[in-house]
Amino acid sequence: MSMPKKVRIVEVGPRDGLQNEATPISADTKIELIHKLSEAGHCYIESGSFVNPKWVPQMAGSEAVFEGIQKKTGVEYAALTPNMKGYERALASGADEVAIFAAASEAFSQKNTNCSIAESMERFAPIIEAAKRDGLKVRGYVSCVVGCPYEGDIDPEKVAEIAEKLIEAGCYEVSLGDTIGVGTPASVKTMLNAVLKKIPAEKLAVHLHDTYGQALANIYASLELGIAVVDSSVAGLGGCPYAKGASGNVASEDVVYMLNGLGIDTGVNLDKLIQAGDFICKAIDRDNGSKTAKALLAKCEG
Ligand SMILES: CC(C)(COP(=O)([O-])OP(=O)([O-])OC[C@H]1O[C@@H](n2cnc3c(N)ncnc32)[C@H](O)[C@@H]1OP(=O)([O-])[O-])[C@@H](O)C(=O)NCCC(=O)NCCSC(=O)C[C@@](C)(O)CC(=O)[O-]
Repeated sequence: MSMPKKVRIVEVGPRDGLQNEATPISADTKIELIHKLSEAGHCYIESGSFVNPKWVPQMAGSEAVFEGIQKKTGVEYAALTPNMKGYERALASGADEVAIFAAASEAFSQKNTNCSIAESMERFAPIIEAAKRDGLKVRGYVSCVVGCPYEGDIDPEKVAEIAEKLIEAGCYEVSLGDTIGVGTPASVKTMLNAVLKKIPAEKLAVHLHDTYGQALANIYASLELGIAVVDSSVAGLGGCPYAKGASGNVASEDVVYMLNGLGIDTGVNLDKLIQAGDFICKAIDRDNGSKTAKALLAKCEG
């Protein structure tokens, strides 16, 4: 399998990156971040989530965020929707596409969505049906594809089974989430090889948290298996509220720097992306989690 020549980056910073921040962030700040990300060339921005606001208070204002976005042609502004209530909110707010999220671990499914894996699939069916009717695409997530904070190691066959169910249900793509970042190139490849027996690489994405510093190596391993969609978060923002200690997603700047070096096209301008990351880190008083951004910002200042 040859490395892809092009990679689509799914920017999850405004959603996955910010959902765990304890201090409320204004809709205006989130909107400005989204505008800067689109100016940097991102063509897919997960801009918020329509979940129970008691569970994730930081995402409570997602209506205001979607309503304030000045949409750029060619950019998909997506929202996470756990159930029909979330879907209706996303539709009313003008989201271009929705994402449903399942887990490969029963314990994580309960903690994250208050239901079993099978029940979560039942909840997704009407969302997919409604989205088809409304002309919205549906992306699927599987969390805990390598390890779970409650159950430990996860069987790759289980991941393949859940991912296949999401594709059969109507998702156009499934993003495989190493929620707690425990994977290494070996375990990620083992997991991907199990999934690839059931789903072609064109329908898969990787969503890798950098908790153990393995994310870039794991992305490289995924590229070697033909995966050409990578989720990442500007400035490495993030963590999952139901996965204690999970650090952010891999930083978008680090991914773009690596892909530029490999001669793989992303359509993203690294300098503008770094400015977007610097903006949000200053706005929420947070350390920048991208090594590339830190190095290049220091070079500019020096
Ligand atoms: C799934 C539920 C909703 C079940 O939550 P529940 O409490 O079991 O829901 P319920 O159906 O029993 O309803 C309880 C109340 O919540 C309301 N409610 C119910 N749904 C909604 C909604 N959509 N929007 C607004 N309100 C809602 C509902 O109307 C009701 O209100 P009340 O009658 O008490 O006034 C909840 O567990 C939930 O919101 N979970 C989401 C948690 C979350 O957002 N986690 C982070 C995202 S996943 C992630 O980060 C991983 C990922 C994707 O990035 C990949 C990776 O890294 O692995």
